[in-house]
Amino acid sequence: MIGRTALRTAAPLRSASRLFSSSASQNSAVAVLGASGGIGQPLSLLLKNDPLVTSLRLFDVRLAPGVAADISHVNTPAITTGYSPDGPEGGLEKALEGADIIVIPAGVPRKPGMTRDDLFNTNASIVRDLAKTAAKVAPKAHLLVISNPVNSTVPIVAEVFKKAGVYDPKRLFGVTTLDVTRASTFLSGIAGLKPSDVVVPVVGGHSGVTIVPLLSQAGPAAKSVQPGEQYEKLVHRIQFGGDEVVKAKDGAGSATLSMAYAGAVFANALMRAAKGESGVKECSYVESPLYKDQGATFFASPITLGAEGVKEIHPVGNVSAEEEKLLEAAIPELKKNIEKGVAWVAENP
Ligand SMILES: NC(=O)C1=CN([C@@H]2O[C@H](COP(=O)(O)OP(=O)(O)OC[C@H]3O[C@@H](n4cnc5c(N)ncnc54)[C@H](O)[C@@H]3O)[C@@H](O)[C@H]2O)C=CC1
Ligand SMILES: O=C([O-])CC(=O)C(=O)O
Repeated sequence: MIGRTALRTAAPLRSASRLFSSSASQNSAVAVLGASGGIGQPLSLLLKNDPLVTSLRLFDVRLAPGVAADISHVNTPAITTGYSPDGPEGGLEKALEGADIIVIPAGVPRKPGMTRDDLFNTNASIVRDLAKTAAKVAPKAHLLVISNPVNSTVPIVAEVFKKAGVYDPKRLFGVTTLDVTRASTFLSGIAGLKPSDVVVPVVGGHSGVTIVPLLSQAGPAAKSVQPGEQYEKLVHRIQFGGDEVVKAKDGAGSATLSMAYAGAVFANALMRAAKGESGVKECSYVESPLYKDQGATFFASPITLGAEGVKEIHPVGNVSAEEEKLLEAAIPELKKNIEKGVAWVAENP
């Protein structure tokens, strides 16, 4: 049975497809860690194109000054600088000084046959080490974790920040925007509607059965899929959309371009909220009270963003019988993933 706190009325999300809406200028310094990778490069380009970004710092263990030199020729205001661990510009600490937002897509991606959890052994220490420096140099920045397994890497960052005495749960986000983006794309295709008119809250976590699309809350498009074979196929496609890309890339990695898009959408939402826009709402994986009583201390749900980050965590709202079953499958898996991250940091501080 699902915890009742999670089932109050959910307020509607807005479409994730409105990139870079902005009505005024604002200084946002954004650092991308893992900026030379498959996600890092297009994400950095999209951020360079965001009028709310005035300073863009690109850090990677390889190639970041080159990527920054390239992107810096785009004629938008963001001043773009590349940093490598021992470069003349200074390393990671320099990249993070004064950062308002830190986005982390550093780490290895999946190959066919792997789960996101199979990335844990490599990515846990990468994320831990980057988080240690962030906690030291930019403890007040909003930290956006893309590196997989997100269900575990976000709790890892939380533990590192707690240990440093600077943890603020309002500022730590697991980026699950790609799940929302996929759900919108796939459902709008079935419903014959514009993707921008189809917004599907996706709650839970970011892997397999922990990804829970709330199709019943998708407005008019919800009527297009009734419980049955088509509904099950759609849910499966949203839950395993990442595998679709891993298979198609055939050993060359996982989603990068759609992830860069999704990451830029989420960063833009945070920046708009930071400069005072009201009603900015996105789904994100954050420390959450919704299923805490069942051990899922982190949970993705719609969140209203404000100047300090998380302003309000919305409950999942009214869910269908099918969605309730999906949540029941998600919570124990999520709990396991969270506990794994927390236990790992305790053993590997
Ligand atoms: N949250 C989500 O929805 C998604 C998450 N991902 C995850 O994002 C991560 C990155 O994926 P890709 O960009 O495709 O991988 P990639 O291998 O193309 O790029 C990763 C980059 O991280 C860099 N890197 C490694 N260690 C580093 C360190 N200590 N400091 C700074 N940079 C470091 C590498 O040099 C490389 O440039 C993977 O873990 C992947 O599973 C991918 C898609 C969606
Ligand atoms: O599938 C992967 O490994 C990358 C990912 O998180 C996604 O595409 O959702």
